[in-house]
Amino acid sequence: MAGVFKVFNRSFSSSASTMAQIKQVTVIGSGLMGAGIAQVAASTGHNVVLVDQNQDILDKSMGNLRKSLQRVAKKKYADDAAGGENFVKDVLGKIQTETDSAKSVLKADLVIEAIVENLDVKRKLFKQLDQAAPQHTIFASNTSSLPISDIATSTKRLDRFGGLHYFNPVPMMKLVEVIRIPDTSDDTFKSLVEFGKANGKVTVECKDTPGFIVNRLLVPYMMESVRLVERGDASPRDIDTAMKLGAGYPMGPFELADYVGLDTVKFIIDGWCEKYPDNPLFQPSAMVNKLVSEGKLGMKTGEGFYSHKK
Ligand SMILES: CCCCCCCC(=O)CC(=O)SCCNC(=O)CCNC(=O)[C@H](O)C(C)(C)COP(=O)(O)OP(=O)(O)OC[C@H]1O[C@@H](n2cnc3c(N)ncnc32)[C@H](O)[C@@H]1OP(=O)(O)O
Ligand SMILES: NC(=O)C1=CN([C@@H]2O[C@H](COP(=O)(O)OP(=O)(O)OC[C@H]3O[C@@H](n4cnc5c(N)ncnc54)[C@H](O)[C@@H]3O)[C@@H](O)[C@H]2O)C=CC1
Repeated sequence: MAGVFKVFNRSFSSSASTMAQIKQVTVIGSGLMGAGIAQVAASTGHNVVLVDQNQDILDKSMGNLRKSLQRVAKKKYADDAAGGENFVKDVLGKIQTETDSAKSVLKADLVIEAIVENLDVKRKLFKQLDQAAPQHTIFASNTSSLPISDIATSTKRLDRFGGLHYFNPVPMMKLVEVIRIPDTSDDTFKSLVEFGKANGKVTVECKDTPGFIVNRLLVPYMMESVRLVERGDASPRDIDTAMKLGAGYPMGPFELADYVGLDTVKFIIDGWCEKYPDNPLFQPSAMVNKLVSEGKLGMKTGEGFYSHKK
């Protein structure tokens, strides 16, 4: 097939490329991240199918997504309430919900997985999706800490597999890390970068290494903050104040841990410790383990390092 076709705002020669335009996106997992990714993808003109385990979860997620969209609309259409309402309506109209993940990918150009941070569960899902999705469909994981290769090998489309790592809250955070594994084709990689840009984000590239760029720095920083508290050197409140006022961070490490979820923090550190037991930066913390065992996961459960009960 010769000629030139348009992919987003750039042209690629079709003789050298099999890149296709990404219009239909399936997002699997409608939690904190999946709902945000669905919101951003739909806000930037993509048709989205949002998937979760049951309709109750999806209904709750769509409620949160609507609230988040209304916050965006309030800013974007500050002097135009009707325009804001139309914007919310239009974006919601681009999102369908689905509980059958195999069915959800039948028309997908791109599948973004944002389910629980557990390798076996992610592999099981992708193996099933690989059989259901069309040949051209690109698969991506939003994992925070798992090797993309370990997830991708559950499929037979290693050349059409990569990492797309968004940040929380997705509508506000401007970065997407794009990760390629050795088998990721150039076309797949370019499509993922272009999709990130089409979402209005800045993209950075990183190899498939633990935590990619941001989490490789953020997680050890978080764990060192906990160790300061465990040694009795400073309180969470003072550490948060110090990092906000002394280092210019928008949130301190304990506020941020409560924001992303202590279960996610624990999943990451336990996984890295198992894989790299000799790295002192990757050691678990008794304090985090205790909070998680008590169900104190941060903002999503109303309590973590801080109480968030209203
Ligand atoms: C612990 C390490 C372990 C890592 C674990 C792995 C996690 C990962 O894999 C990768 C990650 O995501 S790491 C987390 C990255 N995120 C951050 O660092 C967030 C830091 N916080 C911020 O940037 C701002 O506080 C933030 C933008 C959140 C809020 O801004 P402000 O501080 O100015 O506070 P607000 O006054 O509440 O918000 C201002 C306006 O922002 C808009 N907004 C906020 N949240 C929104 C949301 N969810 N949806 C839509 N709009 C939103 C909104 O316009 C708001 O204004 P109002 O609506 O008037 O309140
Ligand atoms: N929380 C954060 O700040 C960030 C998390 N991530 C990563 O994104 C992924 C999702 O994290 P969160 O959104 O925080 O988790 P979450 O716990 O808020 O949401 C996960 C959702 O996936 C659903 N789910 C689980 N198994 C499923 C399956 N087999 N099929 C369909 N849905 C399923 C759950 O019901 C839940 O609604 C994880 O890999 C996490 O490491 C990445 C960036 C930031």
